[in-house]
Amino acid sequence: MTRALTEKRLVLATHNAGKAREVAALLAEHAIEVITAGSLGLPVPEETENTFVGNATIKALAAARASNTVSLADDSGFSVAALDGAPGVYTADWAEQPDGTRDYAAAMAKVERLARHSPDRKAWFSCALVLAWPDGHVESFLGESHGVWVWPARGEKGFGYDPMFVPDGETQSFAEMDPARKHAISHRAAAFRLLSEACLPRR
Ligand SMILES: O=P(O)(O)OP(=O)(O)OP(=O)(O)OC[C@H]1O[C@@H](n2cnc3c(O)ncnc32)[C@H](O)[C@@H]1O
Ligand SMILES: [Mg+2]
Repeated sequence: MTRALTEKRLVLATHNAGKAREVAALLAEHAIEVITAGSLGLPVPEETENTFVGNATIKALAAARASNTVSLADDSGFSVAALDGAPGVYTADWAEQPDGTRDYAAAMAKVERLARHSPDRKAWFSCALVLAWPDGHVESFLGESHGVWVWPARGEKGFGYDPMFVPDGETQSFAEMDPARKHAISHRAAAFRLLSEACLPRR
């Protein structure tokens, strides 16, 4: 049976500041407070699964067990049709530099270099949100946002691969639009809507 979320605070099991900002804003609409994984010094678990839900489950369960508090993890990524869905679950890995830092400009340039020869510009973002309780119970949700990849990348807002993605029905990239607009139509918002319908009390 689906388990309702009755707690008013939860641990957000992410080390990505851009995601944390967006998920915290979604939770704030339901008056749920966020404790960050960073502030608890939680370790970064290895993401060994090959699905978004699988990796979000690893992260959420690790945080819930370590903190003894309900935890929410987000595993997400960018997929390009001409690349058979790559980088997909390896989206963060494509940005990883030898020194451990991330270079998203280089990662976006790699996507463009590999995909430019195909007339198919379709692309999408996916977001798995997984809630985990300290007793091991989990609830998972998957949201997607479909559109096209564009080049050159454009816009300064958002994070990650936002500058090279224009959602269907929009003219601006995720990085050009007002954060509130991205917030209304994103893969993360779609997953959160499912979570809130299943686990949060009606407002
Ligand atoms: O695992 P955590 O600590 O949560 O943080 P992470 O950055 O490693 O997150 P993922 O493993 O889920 O990798 C997701 C990748 O997809 C990118 N990404 C996810 N959502 C995005 C969004 O809304 N806009 C742009 N890029 C996004 C993000 O920058 C990462 O490179
Ligand atoms: Mg990660």
